[in-house]
Amino acid sequence: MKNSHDECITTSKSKDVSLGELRDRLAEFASVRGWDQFHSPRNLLLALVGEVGELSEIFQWKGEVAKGLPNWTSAEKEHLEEELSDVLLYLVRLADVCGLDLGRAALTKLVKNARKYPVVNSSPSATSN
Ligand SMILES: Nc1ccn([C@H]2C[C@H](O)[C@@H](COP(=O)(O)OP(=O)(O)OP(=O)(O)O)O2)c(=O)n1
Repeated sequence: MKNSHDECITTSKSKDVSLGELRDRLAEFASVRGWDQFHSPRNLLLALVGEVGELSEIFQWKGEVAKGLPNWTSAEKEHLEEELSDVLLYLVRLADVCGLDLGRAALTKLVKNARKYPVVNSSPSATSN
């Protein structure tokens, strides 16, 4: 039987999911199970690394994979979605228990990246002097 959260997930398919929503739902998920005690920064980091390993296994031995995964079955794509989600969820939770605003931090880092790697004009006219 679906609970109210399942219903919410079903009905909110078309809207973008925010990091804040994931953070709050993860906090509730842990709280109602009495798992806050286990969600220490170090434990969450180790869980995150474990999930990155599971994600890597999907691509292991496959050779290069075409963008859009044209030859993958729907079951393989679903498996990939699940492992990507586990990585994201542990990352969001880790940032939260560290007291950090991950979305804000990521935007700030994007700005820093843009300063570090400025756009260079690579058109032929710009390089022909
Ligand atoms: N102490 C825990 C255990 C699980 N989870 C959540 C976060 C992940 O999204 C997912 C991970 O669950 P599993 O450890 O069961 O890992 P998998 O879903 O990858 O299962 P399996 O390793 O059997 O493939 O559950 C969590 O928040 N805190």
